[in-house]
Amino acid sequence: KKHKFWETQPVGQFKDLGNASLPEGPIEDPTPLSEVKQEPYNLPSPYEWITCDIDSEEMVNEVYNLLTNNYVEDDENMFRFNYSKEFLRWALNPPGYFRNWHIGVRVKSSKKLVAFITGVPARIRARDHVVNMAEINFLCVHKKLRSKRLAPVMIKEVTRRVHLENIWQAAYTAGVVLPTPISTCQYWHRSLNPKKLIDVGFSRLGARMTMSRTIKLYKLPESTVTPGFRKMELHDVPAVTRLVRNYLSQFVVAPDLDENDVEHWLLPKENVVDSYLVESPETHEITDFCSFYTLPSSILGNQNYSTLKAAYSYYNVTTKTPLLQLMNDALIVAKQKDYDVFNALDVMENESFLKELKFGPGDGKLHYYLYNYRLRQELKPSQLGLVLL
Ligand SMILES: COc1cccc(CC(=N)NC(=O)c2cccnc2OC2CCNCC2)c1
Repeated sequence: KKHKFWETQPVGQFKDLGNASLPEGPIEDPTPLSEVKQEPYNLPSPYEWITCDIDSEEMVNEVYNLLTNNYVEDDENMFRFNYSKEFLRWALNPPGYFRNWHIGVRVKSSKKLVAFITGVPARIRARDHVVNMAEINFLCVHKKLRSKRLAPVMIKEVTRRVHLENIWQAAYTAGVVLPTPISTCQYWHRSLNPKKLIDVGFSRLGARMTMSRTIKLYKLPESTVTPGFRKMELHDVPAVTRLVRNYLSQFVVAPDLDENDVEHWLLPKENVVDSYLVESPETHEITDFCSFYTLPSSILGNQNYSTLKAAYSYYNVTTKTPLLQLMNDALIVAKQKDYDVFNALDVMENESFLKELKFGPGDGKLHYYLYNYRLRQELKPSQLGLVLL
């Protein structure tokens, strides 16, 4: 039976689709904290829960190795996400994080880490309600332990630990359709190193196209074109916060970022997140902002290459520079930094530049979900202002 687990959870159910009488907002009310299950859920006997202290070198190595060998692959099993250790520490330690929301499952006898799931706190606005939520990510079960029904109990356990912090909603994404997406987004790729992408099978040579013609098609200028384009620095946090908050207010669902959040999520961090802004040469006003995060993929089974260096479009804001021009500068910087491909979802205003900047559609969709929060109808990707890692 499909979705046996999800039909027991406070999420939009397929049978409720189109039922406009159901109110928008929380599906279930909070439970009194005293009534939240105090002890962890039971795991099958060979396994035990562990809290993963991602700041410990040994633990981040175990988490890194589990994900590197067992996390999400593309539909053709040619690539697997290869989050770096510094990326994981960044992604899991935002302001106000809870260490016990970084949950591992290990084998009692061997102490081997065999599964992982995480939550981080986030203030997310849905229309005009700012809600304290958990962003759930990195659900991973070792390949050898699939279909042992570990995922449902891991989801229940992270939900229980989130409830204990008096948080009752969550946001997550998945490549699969579950009850019920709040939006379904298409992903797009912009080749930066077409020769390597074709060699590893990520892209195919277009019909009636030669390799040299393809390399020429994707060629970019050596340097950015926007006057005043520069890396973001610590002293820019207040101005970037104003710019991003104002821009995100137009979307139905978006993070409610304050200066602490902006300092953590949007300040450049080597090999993790890159962010640039446009400071008007005349007025020194910060008028535009763009950012991308670094998520390489392991290339499974290619003689010449082992890693695909990929940039993922993060938050981009324009108030003066045309978005097309700003994103082209982002592509130029990514190429300068030797990325092979620049990925983007069709969220926010991304659709306005994807085709013109020579992005091609990916072969899959990314579905967005809210836990215990109903929206009156599914959102178009252009109504979504949330990018998860
Ligand atoms: C190229 O290597 C891949 C390795 C694993 C999976 C995929 C396809 C895929 N599933 N891509 C995405 O989910 C994706 C495509 C464009 C932008 N963001 C994305 O996902 C982000 C956000 C959700 N968590 C993973 C990273 C590609």
